[in-house]
Amino acid sequence: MSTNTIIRFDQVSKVYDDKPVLQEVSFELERGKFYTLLGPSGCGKTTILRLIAGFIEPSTGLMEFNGKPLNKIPANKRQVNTVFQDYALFPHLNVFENIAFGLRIKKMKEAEVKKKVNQALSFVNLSGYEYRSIDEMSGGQRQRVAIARAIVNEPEVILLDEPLSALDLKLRTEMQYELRELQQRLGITFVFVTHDQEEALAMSDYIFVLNEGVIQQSGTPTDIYDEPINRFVADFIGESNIVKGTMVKDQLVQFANKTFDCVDGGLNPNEPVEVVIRPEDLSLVSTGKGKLEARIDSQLFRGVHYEICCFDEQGNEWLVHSTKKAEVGESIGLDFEAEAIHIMRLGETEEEFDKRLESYGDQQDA
Ligand SMILES: Nc1ncnc2c1ncn2[C@@H]1O[C@H](COP(=O)(O)OP(=O)(O)OP(=O)(O)O)[C@@H](O)[C@H]1O
Repeated sequence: MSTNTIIRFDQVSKVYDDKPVLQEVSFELERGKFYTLLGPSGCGKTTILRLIAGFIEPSTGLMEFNGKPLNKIPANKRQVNTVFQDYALFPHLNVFENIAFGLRIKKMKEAEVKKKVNQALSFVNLSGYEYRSIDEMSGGQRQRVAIARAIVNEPEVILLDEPLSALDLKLRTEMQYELRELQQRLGITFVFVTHDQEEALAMSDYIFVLNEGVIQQSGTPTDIYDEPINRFVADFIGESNIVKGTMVKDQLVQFANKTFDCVDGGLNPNEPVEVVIRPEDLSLVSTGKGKLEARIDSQLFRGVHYEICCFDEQGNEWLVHSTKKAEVGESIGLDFEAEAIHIMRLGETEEEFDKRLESYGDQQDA
């Protein structure tokens, strides 16, 4: 365990009425980082937050906070504060009293309460709003009050459960910047829950992708985007072209009835695989000039690019992001680099994937 580890889960499971909702989840969270739990509805994201906060107990497994078993620390003594999706503000209290609530429970002296609330308000750019009622605050301002209420207690970890989901797209993007910047200024650990992959990629130092109570993959946003380990992650994070193929040998893969150089290895000769190429890694060229021949089926203008759908001669569908317009029905060539081809071994776990990458990398270096 690194000395910087603040929270550790070791094979933590949670079962409700015989239904496993978290299955042997293990991770370590470091101090001062922005972590995101990303996954579809019902995958267990909130369950992880509730376990950390102490609202529920695990069925099996070990949880530690600063190296101490978490179950020995009562919920109200944990150095953790939660920002809920609906903010859970008290409508009958003004902004100041909402933020001061936790401090008053601790029976802090009035002068100290004032100092801390004002500091928290200034952190979230709401100085001057202390005596407003909650009803007079906009969605984005309420969001900031909820964050101020969490930071005023100076927790070591803040848990945020889909805190931006009630905001419209523009405000949501603004708050993404604000939250990320606030986390960096405060230097405390944030554990942020979302089902929005773009939000996760934009904000996090590190992402855990969950599905059906299992961590599918964890890593930095670029790790996960560039090297998805399975179809679920590749589909969930960004748009992907996924086709069936065969790994002929290291750095040589066959798909769409052709053989291509690639950079992956460490698989068995002639092993069936799935091949991922991101739409932005494909380019449209003149027919005969690319690696695959295809015909344009449809296109949509998306503002920054055209999203073009085409089919190769084997009937595989390819989505291409292109700044150039194409003609529906036109024959074109599809081109891509060896580095754009990502190989996914069928049924490979994250642990197996990491081991393979490590031993293949060592072989390459030798
Ligand atoms: N108290 C409970 N009793 C029974 N089942 C529960 C309970 N709480 C959660 N679950 C189930 O556990 C699973 C995981 O729930 P959780 O709230 O962690 O998902 P989530 O990923 O946060 O989803 P969402 O994005 O919809 O909030 C779901 O199938 C949910 O129905």
